[in-house]
This record gives sequence, structure tokens and C-alpha cells, in this order.
Amino acid sequence: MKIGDRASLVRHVGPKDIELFAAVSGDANPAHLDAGFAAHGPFGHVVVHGMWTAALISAVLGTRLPGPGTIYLDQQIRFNKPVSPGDTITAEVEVAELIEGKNRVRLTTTARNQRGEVVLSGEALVLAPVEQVTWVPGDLPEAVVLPKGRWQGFVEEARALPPVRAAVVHPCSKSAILGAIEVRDEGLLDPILIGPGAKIRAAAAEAGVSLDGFRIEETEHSHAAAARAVELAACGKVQVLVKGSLHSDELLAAVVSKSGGLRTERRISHVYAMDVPAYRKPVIVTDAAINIAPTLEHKRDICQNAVDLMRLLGRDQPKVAVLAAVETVNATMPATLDAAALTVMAARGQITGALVDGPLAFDNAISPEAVATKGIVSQVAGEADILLVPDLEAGNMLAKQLIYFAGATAAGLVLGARVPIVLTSRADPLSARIASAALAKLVAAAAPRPLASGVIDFRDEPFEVRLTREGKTFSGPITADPGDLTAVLNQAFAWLAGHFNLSRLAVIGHRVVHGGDVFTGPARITDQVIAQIDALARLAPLHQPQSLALIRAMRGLYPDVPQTASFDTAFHATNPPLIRRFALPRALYDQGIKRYGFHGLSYRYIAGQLGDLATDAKVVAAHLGSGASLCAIRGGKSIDSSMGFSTLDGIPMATRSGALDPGVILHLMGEMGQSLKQVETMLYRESGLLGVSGFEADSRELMASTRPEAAEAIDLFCLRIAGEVARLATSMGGIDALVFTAGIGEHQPGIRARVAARLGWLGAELDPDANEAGSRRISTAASRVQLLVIPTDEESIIAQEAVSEEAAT
Ligand SMILES: Nc1ncnc2c1ncn2[C@@H]1O[C@H](COP(=O)(O)OP(=O)(O)O)[C@@H](O)[C@H]1O
Ligand SMILES: CC(=O)OP(=O)(O)O
Ligand SMILES: [Mg+2]
Repeated sequence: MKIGDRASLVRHVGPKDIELFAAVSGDANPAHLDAGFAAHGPFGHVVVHGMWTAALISAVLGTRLPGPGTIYLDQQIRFNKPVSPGDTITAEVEVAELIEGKNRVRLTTTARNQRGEVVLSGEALVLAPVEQVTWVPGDLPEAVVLPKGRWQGFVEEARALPPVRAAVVHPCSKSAILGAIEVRDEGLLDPILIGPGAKIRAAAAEAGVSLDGFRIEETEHSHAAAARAVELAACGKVQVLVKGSLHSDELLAAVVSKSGGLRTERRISHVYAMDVPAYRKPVIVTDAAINIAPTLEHKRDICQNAVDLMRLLGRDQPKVAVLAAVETVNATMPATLDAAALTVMAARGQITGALVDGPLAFDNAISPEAVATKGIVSQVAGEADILLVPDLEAGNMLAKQLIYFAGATAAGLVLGARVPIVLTSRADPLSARIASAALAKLVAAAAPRPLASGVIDFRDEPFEVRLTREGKTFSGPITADPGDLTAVLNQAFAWLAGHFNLSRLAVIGHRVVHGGDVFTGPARITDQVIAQIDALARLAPLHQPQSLALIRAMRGLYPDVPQTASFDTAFHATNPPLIRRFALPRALYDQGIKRYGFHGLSYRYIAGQLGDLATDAKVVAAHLGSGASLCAIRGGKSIDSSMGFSTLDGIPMATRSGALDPGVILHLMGEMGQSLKQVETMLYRESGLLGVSGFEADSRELMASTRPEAAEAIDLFCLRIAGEVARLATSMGGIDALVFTAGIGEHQPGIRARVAARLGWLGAELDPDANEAGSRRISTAASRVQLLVIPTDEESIIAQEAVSEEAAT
């Protein structure tokens, strides 16, 4: 080696080298990595890390001059010009000084770009090997850049939404507590901790974290925690379930239990949202965790669950590859048969919103090159968004291989129940845990749920619109003339616009009491539908005109928003002809003079809340409000009810008579010369509790009163309810449960007790404490007939019907 000796090397630098250097050094400065950021920087574009160029100098020193064995002691560098991706850099060193006796060498160091411009200059001091070493380097490992973060956009999207309430079930380990804190601090979920408080606090102490700001719902053990979480989710108080330190099976059993209310007609399934570096887009693998050996029907649901998720994330027609070992149907390979069937099912609309194709071998599902080689013609092959695996074992191995061999991360989520369920554990990397919570949040945020409820009561002083939202009540004054419905609604909705974005109103649903024979389900409102509703007004004079006035006013205010009607009568369309018949001349039946039944929205809701009873249990539901009726329900269907042709029949009500000897009407209109109008007003407005007591229609006042007429009104009411229970039991051939609902049914234990007492002969036995407390079950364990209190929710049925009717048309 002598002064003036030189050596160099040449290297091209591309965008991948920048990523690689960032990954190796941890220098993720956006000046190097983010084009958008760098656009506003001094160079207007990303530049290569300075130390990448400097490393080339090190490479020349260590491999060429002085060569292998050189030890770097010192380096002065100046970065003269930026290096851009795409440049070709020549790094050169020249011996400037040999420091005798110490084997030290000083060299000038320079790097130039393809235009000969100096991008780096400086001086190095090295310890040179005593003798020149001849060293044949082995092959360097190949470095590949594996990009990550394909779900990152969704995580950001989820973060931007307001936190969603989540129940963390049994967080009694350090890791479960840390998980709850993590999803909260990441701005994703707002967790409620459910489980034994002492254990939860002990876990927090062990983790060294504070539980400040967390609500804890006490339950005795993990089983109860799962049940409680399911209950909170079923009534909409939480929108996501997160597994804590209990076994997944224990949580999922509660989720799918028939009584829990989270089960849907869909089977639950697991998706892995995978970030696979070697694949160019996000991909879902399903089902690798829940369904062990799914049948064709199960696979349909597994597929639809994953498709729904992809669609919710904005992927319009996701491509589903149904995996097998080959791409041809082979009678001895069952997975290929299922795959072919699923492909046809999608083509026939049994799976919707996706392009489904199979059987496809794995390579054909994800590699366009493999597809070209095989000559497969398919819109899905090579481009899969969803990999539907034949069974759990195949799925589990696929997902784990992607994770361990291909460097993938996998965010798990359980779908198909009313709320999404997060099952991640601390063993999953942070990015996967965050992505799971984020996806759960996006799913939950997209699910329909009540935002608020409002009321305009025309009897109110002062006249106002009241809104209840997340437990808080707001009110806005109404100054419009109460006689001008359009003006009242206009003002109320103008005020509501301050709370909600009403420009996104998709549909307006109405309750219509009488649908006659015309409507057996909800209907989209048109001029013709309005005329049909109007034609039935006479049969429900207290209700139908009001509904029509509302419909007309809302159409005037929102002419472009679809409106739907949900009918009280529709639920009873299943009543058998014998039940519907009056003992009148046959011809009248054909003219529509028959029993219809009402309060069907309430009964439909109640029928959906009976999951803890046997499927074929014989149930009588008593909807006791201002209007009141009873309904025999079996297998989710109406068998018979107390109201018939009009809303007058059955039991006495606040101001309506209930069933009456028709001779009375003949007498009133004949002998007594009363007009139709007089009789109608008397039967609808002056009878029932008001008529019998002579002073009051509200059951609360009557129960509080000491007047004998009040007691008689209540007694008659209860006697007739009990009598109707017995009649309906006869229609069903028995009774297993009696459900109380609506204003009186939910809030008047005294009336429930009187009815129960009259049904003692049937084996009904009230538990007085449970009755006073208004528990769901108010009968003793020994009672032959279960007595239940279930709050009704007619509005939720109207909303559901409106949304599904709007979607259908
Ligand atoms: N919180 C309450 N406590 C006691 N009774 C109630 C309560 N709320 C409603 N009621 C009773 O329920 C009846 C009205 O029932 P509701 O279902 O609210 O009426 P509507 O049929 O008009 O929708 C009234 O007789 C009232 O006395
Ligand atoms: C059908 C009927 O009587 O309805 P309401 O109870 O609302 O008066
Ligand atoms: Mg009502």
C-alpha cells in the first residue's frame, strides 16, 4: 500500500434500499420514506439516508482498500449533495498518509453520483491489517423488503371514530388488564370490565396499572361475566365483546346460547385479517379458529361473514377463493365438491356481494403467474381477497405458516353474532391486537343501533320536543300551532338537525295500526298505500287518522326520503282461518269481516325475546297499555289474539270497552236512538277503565284511589285479562308462560299480582318479591306457568322493518 493508491465500488440505489436501510437502522425519518412529507422539504422529494452512502465507504475500506480485516477508527464526512432514489453512486477511497509503526492509514473518501457530482466527501482513519488478507467472501444473505401495515388505513379510520363501548369479559390476569388499557389508550374502545372486582383489582395491581376511569361490573365468576357481557351487548349497552382471561369456548358458548340474544340466523365464524408481506393486498383467511369441520351450510355463513366484513371496509365485490388441493372437481376430494357448490351458490344469490370461485389450489388463488401457467380462466384466481379454507386444520396451518414462515401478522375477529368479538391474546403482536380492536370497532360502528329516542306529546305544557340520547334528555320548545302538524314537525326536525345529520336520513318508518287483509308485512309508502290505509280508518278511529296525518306531513317535509309503514295486524297473518272467523254468514268473511289482531309490533318484539324458553313453548303475551290486548305465541308466531276486527275487542282498556254483547249496540242504536258517532265515541273514548270508574282512565290513579268504583274498574280489568289468558291457552292447547308488557304490564306490580291470583287454578304462582322488583321472572320455581315481565320495544321493530324494507326496494 502506498500513498495515492485508490479503490472504489459502484452501487445503484432504489426505493427498496431506502426502506431496507430504514428497517436496519431504525431511521424512519419521513424525509426518506414519505413522498408526501418530503414534497414540502428542502429537496421536494425523498432522499437517500446519508449514512447509506457513508456505508459504501465502509464497504470499500473493508473489502478493497485496505481490505478484509480493516478496523474503522475515525471518519469525517460532509454530505455535499442529496442522493436520490435512482442514483448510481461510486464510492472511492485514496490513501493519503501511512502512519508508520502503528499500521494506521489515513484515506480521503469521496462518493459521486452518475453525473460525477460529489455527494459525500471526507477522511477516514483505519487500522489496516498487518499483511494483506486474501478472503473470498461467502454469499451474503438476500435481503428482501417485506412491507407491512396493509390494515393500517383501517386502523386510522377506526381511530377517527368516537370510541365504541366494549365489554372486556373477565379481565383477571395482568395481560387481560393491559389489553383493556391498550385498546382504550389507542383511542379505539371504551371498555367496561366485567368480572369479580377483587380479582380484577388484583390483576391491575400485579400489572402496576391504575383502573381509574374504568367501570367495573361485578360478577361472581367467569361464567357469569360472559353471561352479563352478552346481556349488555343484547340490550345495546356495549357494541363489542373482548375476551379477557377466560377460555374462548366459555365466552362463545354464552354468545351463541339461545337465550342470550346475540345469536343471529348466521353461524359465528372466525376471520384472520392478514398482512402478508409477500402478497400485494390485505387478505382474510377463514375459518381457522372456530368451525372445526364445517358443512356446506356452515361454509356459506363463514363465507358471507368474511364478505360482509370486506364490504364494510370498502371492498365492493371481494374475491373469494375457495381453497382445495386442486382446481378441478374431484369426487374423492370433498373440499372440491363444497367449493364447486359454493361457487354456484354465489352465482345463484345464496352468497351475496362477492365473486366466489373454487376449487382453487393455494397458488392459483394468489399468484397471477400460476394462473397464467395453468391457463385458469377466473375473475378470482390470482387475486383473492378472501381465502376460504376447507376446515379448521387446513386454515390453522395456513394462517400459522403465513405468520411464521412468511412474516405475516394476523388480526383475529369473530363475526356472525350481533356484536363482533375480539379474542386476541398477549401472544399476538401489538400490531395484530390493535388491528383486531380496530376492525371490531369498524364492524360495531357500522351495525344498526338506536341513537336516540324522541317524543312530542301534544298534552305537554310547555309544548316541546324531547330527546333522550345516551341517558341524557334534551328539549326544544315548539312555538308552532299544535293544530298545524306540518309546522310542528318542521320545527321539531329543525331542532333535531342540531343533534343529528338529518341530510343522511335514509328512511322514515311509521306505525300503522290496521293493515286489514292488504298488508301482511311492512310496506313502502306510495299514494296507493296511503289510500289503502285510509280505507281502513273506520276500523281504528283512534289511531289510523293520526298515522295518516303523520305520514302526509313527513312526506311533505321530506319528499325525497323513502317512508315505510309497519302494521300492528301483520304479525297475526299466521292466525289460522278458524281463529279469524266470526260466527256470521260466510259471505261477510270474504268481505274482510274477520278477526285481525293488533299490537303485532309489540308481540313480534316479545317473540324475539323468548330465547330462554323452549322453541315450541306456549306463550301468552299481555300487552297492557292504554290500548291492551293479549296474544298466543308459539314458535315465534301468533296463533290467536284478543283483539279482532277493530281495536275495541278483547279486554277493557283505558277508555275502550273491550268485547261486548253486540245486542248492546243494537239496543243503543235502536231503542235508544243513538247515532253511529255517539256509539263510536262511547265505545272508544268513554268506556273501559274510565267508564267503569267514572272518573279516570290511567291505571296509576285508579290503583292509588280509595274509591270503590276505582277498585271495581281494576278488578274487572284483571278478571277479563285472566279470562282471555285461559281462552288463548285453549287456542294453543296449553300455556307454559305468561308475559306482561307495555306501560301497565311493565310498571304495575299490583295489576300483575291480581291477574296471577286469578290464574292460580292454572298453577300460576307469583313470587311477590320478584314481582315488586320487576324482575324478568316473577313466578316461583314451582309455578307451573312461568310469569315473565319483558319490556316491549315497538319502535325498534318499526326501525328494523323500515331499514329492511328500504334495502329491499
Ligand atoms: N312508569 C309507570 N308506572 C306505572 N304505570 C305506568 C307507567 N308508565 C305507564 N304506566 C301505565 O301504562 C298505561 C299506558 O301504557 P303505554 O304502553 O305507555 O301506553 P300506550 O298504549 O299509549 O302506548 C297507563 O295506564 C299508565 O298508567
Ligand atoms: C292497537 C292499539 O290499541 O294501540 P295502542 O295500544 O297504542 O292504543
Ligand atoms: Mg301502545
